[in-house]
Amino acid sequence: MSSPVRQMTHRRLPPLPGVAPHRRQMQRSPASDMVITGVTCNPGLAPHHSTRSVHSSSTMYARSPDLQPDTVTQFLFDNPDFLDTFVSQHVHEDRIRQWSQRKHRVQGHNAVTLTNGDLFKDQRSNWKNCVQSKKWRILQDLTKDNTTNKARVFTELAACAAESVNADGHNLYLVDDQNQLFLASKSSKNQRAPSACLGRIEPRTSLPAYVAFTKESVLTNSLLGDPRFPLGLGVESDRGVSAIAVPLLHGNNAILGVVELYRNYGSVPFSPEEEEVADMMLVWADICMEYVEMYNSMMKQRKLNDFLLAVTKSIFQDIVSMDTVIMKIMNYAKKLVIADRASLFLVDTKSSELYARIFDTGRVEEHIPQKEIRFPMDRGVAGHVASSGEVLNIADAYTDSRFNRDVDLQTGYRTKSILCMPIYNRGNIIGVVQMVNKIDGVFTKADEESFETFAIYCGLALHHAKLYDKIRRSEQKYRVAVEVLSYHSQCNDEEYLVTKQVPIPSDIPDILDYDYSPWAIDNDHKPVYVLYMMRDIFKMHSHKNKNEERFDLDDMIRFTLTVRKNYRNVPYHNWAHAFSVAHAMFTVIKTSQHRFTPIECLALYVACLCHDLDHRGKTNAFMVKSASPLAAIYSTSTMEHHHFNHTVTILQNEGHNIFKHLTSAEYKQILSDIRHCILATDLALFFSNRSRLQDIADKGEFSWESAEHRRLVMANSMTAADLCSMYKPWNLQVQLVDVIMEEFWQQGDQEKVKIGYVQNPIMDRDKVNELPESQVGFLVGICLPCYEVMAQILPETKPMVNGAVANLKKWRELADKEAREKEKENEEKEKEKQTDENQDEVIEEPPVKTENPSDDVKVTSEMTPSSVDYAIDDSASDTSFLAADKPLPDLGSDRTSNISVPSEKTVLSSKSDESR
Ligand SMILES: Nc1nc2c(ncn2[C@@H]2O[C@@H]3COP(=O)(O)O[C@H]3[C@H]2O)c(=O)[nH]1
Repeated sequence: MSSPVRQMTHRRLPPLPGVAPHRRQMQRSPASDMVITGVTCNPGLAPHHSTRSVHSSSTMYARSPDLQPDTVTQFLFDNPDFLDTFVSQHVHEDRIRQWSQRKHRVQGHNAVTLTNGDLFKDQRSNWKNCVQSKKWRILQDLTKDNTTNKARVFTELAACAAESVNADGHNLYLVDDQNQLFLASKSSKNQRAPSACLGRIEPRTSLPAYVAFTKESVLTNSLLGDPRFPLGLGVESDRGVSAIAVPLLHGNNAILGVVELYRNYGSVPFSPEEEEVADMMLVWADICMEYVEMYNSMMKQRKLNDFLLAVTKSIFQDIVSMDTVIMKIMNYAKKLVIADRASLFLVDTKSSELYARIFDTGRVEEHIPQKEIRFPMDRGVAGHVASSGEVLNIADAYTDSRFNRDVDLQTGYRTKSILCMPIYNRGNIIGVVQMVNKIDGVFTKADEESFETFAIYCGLALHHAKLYDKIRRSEQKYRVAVEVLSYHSQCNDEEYLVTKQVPIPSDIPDILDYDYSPWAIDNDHKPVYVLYMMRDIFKMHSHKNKNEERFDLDDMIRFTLTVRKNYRNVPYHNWAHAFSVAHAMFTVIKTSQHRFTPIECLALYVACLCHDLDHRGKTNAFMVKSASPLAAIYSTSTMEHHHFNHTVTILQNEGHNIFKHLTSAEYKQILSDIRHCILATDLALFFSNRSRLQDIADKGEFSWESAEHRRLVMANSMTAADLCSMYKPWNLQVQLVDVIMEEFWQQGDQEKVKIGYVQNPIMDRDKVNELPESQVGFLVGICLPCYEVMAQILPETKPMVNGAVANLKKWRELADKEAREKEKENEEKEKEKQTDENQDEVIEEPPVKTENPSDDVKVTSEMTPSSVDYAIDDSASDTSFLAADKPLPDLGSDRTSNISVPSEKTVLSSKSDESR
């Protein structure tokens, strides 16, 4: 089958009628001297054909003499489908693109005669074409990529700009680090670049240098004659005649480069509108680039943050030792800047040396502590950094005089690039981290920046590791101290054997009397009495069915003896006091049988025995005021918390766990009860407990079925037992008051020395006269309310009320006597004063200056030591029962007594012998 072209040659087609050639401007190309026009000047050609078409058609015509151009033209007009098919089948798409570009250009030339609106429509379509073009998409992809090379993006931008204004060629110049312009890309191979570098940015040289200098875009249509840039285009071009040059500016107005667009001879020169389009496009491109940069730097920062977070987590989550932290730092640092080796030297301030216990040999298995490397702080790059604090980024270590070659000589490793940074902690250089040999090239500014942030984390991590090492050391020291102390604070074998040989009596007469004097028992015998009572209480607890004895005598002996040993040698809060309180509780438990559960009985008794363990003879207020470490641990109920903790410590000693036969639930319960009971001995808590219990009792709502009620009774029982001396017969009471006053006064004496005054007047030995009045207050305000509510719930404890009432009566008598004496004294003083005034009426006495703040405090009945405690504690205290609505117990009419407290000093449980 013959081809359509061949068929076509056999048909003579008449020329198209009425198609006149349309003359347009014409220019001569100096390069080819070929006539090119916007449209054909050949009358034989159809409109819109250029002479280039004529030329090629003529060539075709020359090969086929029968075939006339107008015949072909006519044929094509008549058979447009043929043209379509031919083009799609036989013409390469590059050729089609060239046609299209040429056609655009022809239209662009025509635009000279068009209106502005038409022109912008036209430019817009160029712009649109450009945006839709492949190039623009490449540009988008480039800017999305955060590893974007700026030069590549600008190259694409320049190409886009060139396309949008139909430039014949374009060049991109960028500014280098030395602020010199260099050719980054060019569009035409015909150009000759004199050198890659154009030189300084200055006027009166080349067009791009001028634009870079002025930072203003330029449109010129007489490129060679312009005095502003006599050298013309930056790259020699023998054809460029019309040019637009647009600066590429950073947000801070710094020049980044210049895009140069030009048209050759024979092309229509650029118009101002086209300059505007190119300028506009590149301005937007600048902004876009800036955002891309911002985005990229944000992404970089984010990556760094993620990295640092991973470092922090890894380092801080498992600080095992300084060495592991250093190894982690080194590994992470290498990853961060992609270095081959890393080393971390610590500063030894004492010897002014740098040292490293871990050295990176490049082999993982050797990345462990080795023989320490040490050198003076003024040696090598690391030394320079450690002593100057300067960051060093050295591209070639062997050309740097500060570099110390010794290590390379020893190891055989060749150092090239070094990045070395100081590590600070609280403003002091504590070490130096050194990165050696960047895997790919040299360390960059970006490496320096991220490494600088990393170094801050290193400082923190090292500081923590150091602290951690210190803590671990002091923990070990603490363990040694505890070991030593626990040895000495536990009963020894000898003490144990002595006690074990003493038989536990089967019965102790009168032990359940409320008047019984536990102080009368010799201190050495007290442990056996404890064993007696404990065994009794444990028996209550034995499993009836299994008949299992849960009382372990050996543990019980050791526990009791160790408890005794852990009471201090203080006048009142000593072992004798603990024993008396335990005995008082035993009386309550036994006389009010079966009200408390066996576990509660055991808890109450053991709590009493331990309730003042390691008491220092000082109140909570004193502990807080004197900033004792205990007060720092427990801000409220300071001593009581300590007593409980000490109880648990003793129980945990080997051979001391008297509760070992209890089930775990019982064990948990008893420890919770003991804690509750010991804390309840803080009088600051007593007030609210007691008032709640009183309320329940008064309303007749008390129930042994209620766990809350039981706990309140247990708490109140603890205070009742703790204050047992207050219901003991008068002779015992005064002796015990004597002892407690001695302890108070010792505290007062210390306060006088330490703070210059006594916080609580009752602790001032100079105010002994106020004692009876204060005892009245203590009995009325605390003891009696406590015993009364006890008796309401457990009537068997009524003897406590009776004993306290009897003692109150005696104290009242003494207080009254004291008051009368004071009154008499005042009267005499008044008389003397009157006499003096009569003698010398004019002289006025100056007011007496008080010695300290407490002198101004009026001593009231509620000023007990405990009230001071709870005044400092912020726990709620209810002293309402001190008010007149509560009738005072009937004291009878006999108010006479000759007892004078100080003269009755028969110290029962005093000083050294009593504390044991
Ligand atoms: N005023 C006064 N206070 C006492 C007397 N006996 C005990 N106390 C206080 O009551 C407190 C009860 O708890 P603590 O044993 O800790 O300390 C006790 C003393 O502070 C006393 O006879 N007179």
